[in-house]
Amino acid sequence: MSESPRTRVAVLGAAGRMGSCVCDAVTGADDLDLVARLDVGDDVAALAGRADVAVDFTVPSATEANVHALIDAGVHPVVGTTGWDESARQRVRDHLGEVDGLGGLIAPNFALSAVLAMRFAAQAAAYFESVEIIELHHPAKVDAPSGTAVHTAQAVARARQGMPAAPDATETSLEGARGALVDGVPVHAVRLRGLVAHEEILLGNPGEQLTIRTDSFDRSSFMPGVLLAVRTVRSRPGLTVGLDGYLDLSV
Ligand SMILES: NC(=O)C1=CN([C@@H]2O[C@H](COP(=O)(O)OP(=O)(O)OC[C@H]3O[C@@H](n4cnc5c(N)ncnc54)[C@H](OP(=O)(O)O)[C@@H]3O)[C@@H](O)[C@H]2O)C=CC1
Ligand SMILES: O=C(O)C1=N[C@H](C(=O)O)C[C@H](O)C1
Repeated sequence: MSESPRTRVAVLGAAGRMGSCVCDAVTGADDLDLVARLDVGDDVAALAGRADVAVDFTVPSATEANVHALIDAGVHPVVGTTGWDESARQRVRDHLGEVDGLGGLIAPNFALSAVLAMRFAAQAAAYFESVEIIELHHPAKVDAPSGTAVHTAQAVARARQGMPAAPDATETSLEGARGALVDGVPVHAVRLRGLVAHEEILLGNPGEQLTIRTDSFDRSSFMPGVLLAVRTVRSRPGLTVGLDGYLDLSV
């Protein structure tokens, strides 16, 4: 069966902060049709034959089951929900591999500034003795550290393989004072009324510091990336992790 030139889009978590913005963004796009708004208790299997792509902004405890149900329904998943680890991603990779031509994206952050910040941090990480990450979010966020901070720390750690550990003379500290270690990289999480989504990567050398900072002041910052993913996922079979997989960031 040939694919429709228009893309039929379902949104999971449609009543949430992100899901409602995605519904508006899809409704406002000329080439996309919003065909379903799903929330807790709605049947993902019913999307079979009705939706081409489904965008999941739900909760970490629900997202993996949603994605497997979408794959079973032949719907391409675009996932912004956080909480994924490598074994969960591998299960999705394996499942997608069983369905010819089906693609999926799991992206911890759809804001271009955040995607670039993660890339720049990975590029810079091997050139500095010290690296620490501070993520700052609205207080309604249920997970810490943020998915973006975990993804950033993992990329930084990969880039620093074989390097000496960052200097740190701490002998005694209150639990949590030095943050959480993600692959050896300290990550500090702030929850503050008034914030949306922010991250700083601090890189230090003797006598100098590089600070890479991304600020999402509004959830509109995520929408161009979400729409790009919705328009791209059907042409990229298998699992892609990170929106940078759909961008050409080479210079
Ligand atoms: N990748 C990115 O760029 C971004 C990712 N995020 C991530 O997206 C996720 C959602 O964030 P946010 O919108 O702020 O959270 P919200 O809590 O505002 O929204 C989540 C929504 O999902 C619903 N929900 C819960 N379980 C299910 C389920 N099984 N099926 C369908 N819907 C369900 C919730 O319903 P109810 O309230 O009734 O439980 C709620 O409406 C988080 O993991 C967050 O970290 C956020 C911003 C950007
Ligand atoms: O919950 C949020 O708001 C956000 N979640 C994502 C994360 O955990 O990284 C993306 C962004 O930071 C906003």
